[in-house]
Amino acid sequence: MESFGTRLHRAITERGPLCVGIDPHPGLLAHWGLPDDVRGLDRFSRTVVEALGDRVAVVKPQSAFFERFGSRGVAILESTIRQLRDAGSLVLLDVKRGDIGSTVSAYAAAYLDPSSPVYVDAVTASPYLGVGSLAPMFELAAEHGGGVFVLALTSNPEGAAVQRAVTADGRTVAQTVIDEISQLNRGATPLGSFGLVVGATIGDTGHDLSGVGGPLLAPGLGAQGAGAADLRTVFGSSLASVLPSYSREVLSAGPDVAALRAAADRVLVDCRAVLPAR
Ligand SMILES: O=C(O)c1cc(=O)[nH]c(=O)n1[C@@H]1O[C@H](COP(=O)(O)O)[C@@H](O)[C@H]1O
Repeated sequence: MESFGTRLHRAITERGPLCVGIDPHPGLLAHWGLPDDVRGLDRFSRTVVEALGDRVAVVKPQSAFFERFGSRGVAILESTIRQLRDAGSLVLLDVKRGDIGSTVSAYAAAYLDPSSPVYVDAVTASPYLGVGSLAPMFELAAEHGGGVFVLALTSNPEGAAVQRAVTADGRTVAQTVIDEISQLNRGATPLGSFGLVVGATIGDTGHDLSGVGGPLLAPGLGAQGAGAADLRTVFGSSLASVLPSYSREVLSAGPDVAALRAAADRVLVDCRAVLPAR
């Protein structure tokens, strides 16, 4: 069975280095002329799949925007995941899960076991109960060809106080996360299955990402103020591993399918101008 890293590497080679989020904010539903209800949610998600599912390497549904409609919203998330898989994009579910290990096992079963209705290619995870507590996710991902993207240096200004705090051995909290994920990817070619989330908004923080060996998801582009050129400052010599991620910047071009495609094409061109050819 192919690893997530191998599948992601191929998707990026074939479709380009781009992740687009499905974040159906109430404001975006209104902007698209849709009601703020499950019908609007369904139409919004179907339109994004139609526009981008067959051309973008990774699509990242943000679970919160589906969960806010309860079980009917989750049913639409399940259906969106199936549609994306049929269209050929990899699905990264943004759920930022994290808990004690025995509970993380259940989260792993929910998202990374192929028999689950919300099975996806990869999930986002939070390491603040200790990177080791996420081990059941790493294990199930490795078993079934899945991936896990762990938060390291997030795009929001509040993250720095926790993530850049210095630990007893002199490394920042974020650097310890980076180093532990790097270990998991050791020897994986062409790309490891365990990624990190590093916001494009954070500037040059001096963290060493050179040994990660896995993908570096870069949110914060567009609506949060960062541009493709900022990737150079944030990632330096690790640019080749970056997967830029946009949500509102692309989604606000909808509901017209051609306009959504044009917006995705535009940000991909911007990113390709900065990232090394892959
Ligand atoms: O894990 C993420 O994707 C993520 C991490 C992070 O540090 N910052 C961040 O904005 N995100 C997510 O990325 C998306 C950003 O959306 P836009 O600001 O509209 O592009 C949201 O779904 C966020 O939850």
